[in-house]
This record gives sequence, C-alpha cells and structure tokens, in this order.
Amino acid sequence: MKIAILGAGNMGGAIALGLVQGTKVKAENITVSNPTNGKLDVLRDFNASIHVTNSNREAVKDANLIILAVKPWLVKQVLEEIQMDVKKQVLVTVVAGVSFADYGTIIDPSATIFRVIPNTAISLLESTTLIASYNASQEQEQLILDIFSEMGLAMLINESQMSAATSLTSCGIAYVLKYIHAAVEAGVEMGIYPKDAQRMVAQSVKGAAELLLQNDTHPALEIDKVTTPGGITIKGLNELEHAGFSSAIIRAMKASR
Ligand SMILES: NC(=O)C1=CN([C@@H]2O[C@H](COP(=O)(O)OP(=O)(O)OC[C@H]3O[C@@H](n4cnc5c(N)ncnc54)[C@H](O)[C@@H]3O)[C@@H](O)[C@H]2O)C=CC1
Ligand SMILES: O=C(O)[C@@H]1CCC=N1
Repeated sequence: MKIAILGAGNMGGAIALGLVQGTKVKAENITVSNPTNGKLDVLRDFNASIHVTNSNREAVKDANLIILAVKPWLVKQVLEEIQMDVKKQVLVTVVAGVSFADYGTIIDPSATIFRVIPNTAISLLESTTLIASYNASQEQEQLILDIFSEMGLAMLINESQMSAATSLTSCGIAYVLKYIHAAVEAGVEMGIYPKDAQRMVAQSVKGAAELLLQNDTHPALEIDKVTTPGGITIKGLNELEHAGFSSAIIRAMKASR
C-alpha cells in the first residue's frame, strides 16, 4: 500500500511521523508533498526513507491512499490539481469542517472518502482519532481503523457526530493544555520552578486520564476520593465553580463544534 500525504504541516507532518513508527506502512511507501522544503527536511531527518516532493501530482501518482492535510480553503484547489482516480484511489481527509457532501461537489461523488480527525498527539502515537466513512467497504473501514489505531485510540463514528467529537478531542487537546499552562503559572507564583511545575501538572493530568481510561470510572467518583470534608480540595473546587469553570468548558466545546 502506498500513501501520499498532501501538506506537511502540524497534521500532515505529525501523521507522517506517526505512520513511520507503526507497522502498517513502510516509510519508503510514504510520499509527502509540501510547497516549501523546511518541513519536508524535518521528515527526512526523522526517517530518510520517506519520499518528499514539492509536487502534489507527483506525490499521488502511484498512491492507493491520499491523505489531504491542507487548510480548508485549499481543498478545492488541491483536489482539482491532483485529479485523483476515484476507482483506484481512496481519499482520507483530515480537513475539519468539510463534509462528504462538500467533497461530492468537487470530486466524483462515487469516490470512497474517509474523514479522519486526529489530534496533535498523533506524532507520539497518543492521538484520539475520529473516523467517518463514505462509500467504503467494511474492509476499507477496517484498514483505516487499523492504520490509525497504531497511533492512539481510533473510533469509527457517524459523520453527524463529527463536529461535536472534533471539539472534544482535537480542539479539546488545546483546552487541556490551557489548563496545564494556567496551573503551571499558579505553581510559579507559589514559588515552584516552571519546569518542575510543568512536570507535576502534566503527570497529574496523565494520571487523571489513566484513572478514567483504565478503571472505566466516573470523574465525579474520582473527585470524591480526593475531596476531604472541610479539607483543601473542596476549597479549590468551589473556587473553580464560583469562577464558572464547568460552564466555561461546556461553552468552549460548543463554540468550537
Ligand atoms: N492542527 C490540528 O490540530 C488539526 C488540524 N486539522 C486539519 O488539518 C488541516 C491542516 O492543518 P494544519 O496541519 O494545522 O495546518 P498547517 O498550516 O500546519 O499545515 C498545512 C500545510 O500545507 C502546506 N500547503 C500549503 N499549500 C499547499 C498545497 N497547495 N499543496 C500541499 N500542501 C500545501 C503548508 O505549507 C503547510 O505545511 C486543516 O484542514 C485542519 O482543519 C485536523 C485536526 C487537527
Ligand atoms: O482549529 C482548527 O480549525 C483545527 C481543526 C481541529 C483542530 N484544529
């Protein structure tokens, strides 16, 4: 199987790095295109077997899967440029907010298309990746699931849930980082060195996530275990709620869907 990745930015580059660390695709079967060389050089430095090019047409020439990782406003231009063969090639688009119906107005509507939304942790094989399919067989769905499952948690969902789920996972990683950033600043104000504070907070976030993922428990139950009546945690929790913490998170998630 040969894969072309069009766009070597935050997403395309991270997917390329994730793919070469997996077992499903050999690095020599991956071609990444980008108009400029800097980001391509980074990929080649990571694994010299990855093919790189400045030409999208060159990248897709023998590809079975075409991963489209350009900004939304470039989708039409790039798809018209590459003239994909929809009988032989499958489109895997990571572009957020462009629907299957939209693609049907640009390429042959009989094309097999996957909308795939990872998050930036894909470069560390720790992504949450959402996958929706269009005109795909079960084998094709399984193939895409297998490829992205090597790079974290991959979930097949209905396109109708894509926007909401993108907000939780792909935008959501930024909201978690925002919490970490704020907590580190609190630590620094209280006299902890930034690097130490960052390690403390990041590991606490990882621990919280693992409690939920490994024990299949509920956040409220885990919070209850931390919270001593009359103790210090409840003071902080109540301050969060006085400041509208839960409401702010809910509003952020809904704003970015
Ligand atoms: N950054 C993120 O966390 C996520 C981004 N996405 C989607 O991924 C897509 C790409 O976003 P980013 O990687 O963040 O953007 P980016 O700006 O980091 O990367 C886009 C890349 O495309 C290249 N490019 C520009 N014109 C091109 C062309 N004509 N042909 C080929 N490559 C071209 C740019 O040089 C750049 O390297 C967007 O559509 C976004 O909605 C989806 C999920 C998460
Ligand atoms: O902010 C954005 O539009 C992209 C899509 C999901 C994450 N980043």
